[in-house]
Amino acid sequence: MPQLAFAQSFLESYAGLEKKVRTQVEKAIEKFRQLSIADLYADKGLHLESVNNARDPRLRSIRIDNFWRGVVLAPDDGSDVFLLVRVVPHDDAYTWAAKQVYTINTATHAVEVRDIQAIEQLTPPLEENAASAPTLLFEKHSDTVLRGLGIDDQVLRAARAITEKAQLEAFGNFLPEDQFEVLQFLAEGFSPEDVYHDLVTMRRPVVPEPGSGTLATAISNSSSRITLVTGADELADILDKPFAAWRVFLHRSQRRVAYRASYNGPAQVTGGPGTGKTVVALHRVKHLLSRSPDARVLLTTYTNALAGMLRENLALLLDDDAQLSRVDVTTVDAFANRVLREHTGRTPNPIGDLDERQLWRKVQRRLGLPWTEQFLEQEFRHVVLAQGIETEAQYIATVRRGRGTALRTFQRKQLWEAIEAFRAELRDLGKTTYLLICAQAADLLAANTGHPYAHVVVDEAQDLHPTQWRVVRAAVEEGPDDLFITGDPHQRIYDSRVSLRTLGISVTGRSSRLRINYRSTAEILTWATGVLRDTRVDDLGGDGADTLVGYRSLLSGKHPQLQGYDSEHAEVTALVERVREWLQSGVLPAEIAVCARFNLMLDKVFDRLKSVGIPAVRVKDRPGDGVDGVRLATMHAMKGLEFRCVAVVGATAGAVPFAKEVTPLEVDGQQHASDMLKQRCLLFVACTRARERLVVSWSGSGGASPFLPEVVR
Ligand SMILES: Nc1ncnc2c1ncn2[C@@H]1O[C@H](COP(=O)(O)OP(=O)(O)OP(=O)(O)O)[C@@H](O)[C@H]1O
Repeated sequence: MPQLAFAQSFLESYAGLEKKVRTQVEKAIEKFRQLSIADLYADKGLHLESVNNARDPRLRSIRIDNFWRGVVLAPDDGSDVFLLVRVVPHDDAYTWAAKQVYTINTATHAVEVRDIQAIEQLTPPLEENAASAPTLLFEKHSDTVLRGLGIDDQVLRAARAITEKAQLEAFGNFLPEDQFEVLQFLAEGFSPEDVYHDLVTMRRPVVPEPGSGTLATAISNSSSRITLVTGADELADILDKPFAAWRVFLHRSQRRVAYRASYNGPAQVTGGPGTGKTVVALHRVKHLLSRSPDARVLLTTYTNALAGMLRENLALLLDDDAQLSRVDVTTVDAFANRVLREHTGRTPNPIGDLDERQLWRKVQRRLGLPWTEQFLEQEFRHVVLAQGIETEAQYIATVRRGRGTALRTFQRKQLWEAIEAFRAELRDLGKTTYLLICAQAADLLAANTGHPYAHVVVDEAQDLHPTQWRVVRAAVEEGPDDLFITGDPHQRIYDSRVSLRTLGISVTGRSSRLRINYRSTAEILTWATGVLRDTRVDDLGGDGADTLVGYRSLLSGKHPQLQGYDSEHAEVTALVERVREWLQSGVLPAEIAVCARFNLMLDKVFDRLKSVGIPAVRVKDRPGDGVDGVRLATMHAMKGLEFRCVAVVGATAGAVPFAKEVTPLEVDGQQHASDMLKQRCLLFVACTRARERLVVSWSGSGGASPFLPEVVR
């Protein structure tokens, strides 16, 4: 019986197909798996035929339906593993197959593919240009060294004509995968020994298998790009969740940043929602663990829910318990809390945001201050804590970055009095705040020699406060691979403004951006990106602007649906109908999320769903994967999650932006602008959680949120 292996390129094309085409693909695969090799070639339905003009005679097409074809690499060496490489419209299948050649890498022994036509066409003009170039990119490496790293004759000739990194990048998509990666590492200045260790030794099977050299063995050596499916369950699982393929596969741009041998200091990866930043962070942890046998790693993020998800996913990615035991996955706050407990023997007792606001009110009233409690709290958070200010003199002298109201010296003295009063109140209550715990933990870590971790990986970095960054900075010694940071400034939904550089975290020259969204359809993505139109978003480091230019999805589907209703009752009735339709079309309850700005609205949705027998659970109760029920979440709780179908309800002008959370323009212009942006980002985060279907609704006379694109007002 023939075996079938799936290339990453197949899963990428399959994930973007419509349901009915996917069903046809599944049928074709099923048939393939049941036939003997002789029957396979004879079968009229599958129509396994060679491709006219193919440069690689092993490339065949199979019929999926009248329009779609699968492209298969068929063995011609007596082995029995067929490789399904993609599913494309029939014309594209033939044009594509006519240019591609599959080969086996001489160093990694893995299967690679190249666009031979492009390489042949591009090499001569490159050579012409190289003849007069002052330097060549790979001139310091001999042919022997390059060959030893798996570079073959054709790629060697092309490599010898490349003069700079940008040329290599432009050429990269045509080159065989492993060879391109070797060249990228060399171009970045890694030594051939490092490259051999990280790219060849790590991947190559230790003992060559009997019969090595066959396509079947090469396929089994290509686990970063090809998956070999043995059982029907495994197949169903992969076809059901092609997205879960990230556990095995990474896109080139992701692999390059996650498995780069080493960074000479803090590194940063940004990208819009769904570009795989979390996936990259997890793979980076895997890489760091495999590079050093006893290093401890901290994988950290903003909320407990996100830390929980990271923990679960890391366990799926690492199949080695010993490695897993060297990683702590926790929020920065929880880590800071632990540091305090370990160093002082006392367990800190923090108060929540509401209690903190009340305490500020008390101080404001007692001292008869002319500022609101909100202003006092923000001053403490954005100036005093953010800058680590400890004395009145420092506060009087400081530049209050990000604050839009000027304060004279006598006012600063008044404010300092309020800050001391606030601290005294906390002391009397035997309480503290989360940020004060972080400030103390950072001081303790900085004062002690020895650092708890060799590497720290931070996910969802955009929301960390400068005080939390101080903890992160102090947890690891400055040096190569100290910090690996992933985040998206467009998803900043908490009020944190940071200049990483001033906190001793410089990512200059070690920053990359991911551009392909693997989660949402292009229709959802384009529409959701409109929520942030005409805004300027500070980059992660806080010293420039970030952009979503080039951000795109490879998937396509239905346009988001936008609908206003006369009453909330009518809106919720329509929502229940919509959820019912999704369920009837085969979507599972746990694959659907209903999201609102406030819990009050979610309570109403919960009751109505329950009354018609549709199970529902609240995300804040952290239901596990196995728990049935439509997920209900506030916009804040949607961060980091994803669902096949998302309904955003109550998107009214009064809820987004929510006036109570926006500082009035006349009180502080800068804070007003920053609060408004935060409200936009919140809506953006909620809408970008949807993979296939997104509906956004509102009701009442106030109308739709002004941030919603394409709504006729
Ligand atoms: N190389 C890949 N191949 C297939 N699927 C992928 C790949 N990389 C990521 N994905 C999938 O894309 C989705 C988004 O990934 P992930 O959550 O890591 O993105 P993110 O950038 O962290 O998103 P966000 O910022 O919105 O939280 C997940 O379902 C993930 O499994």
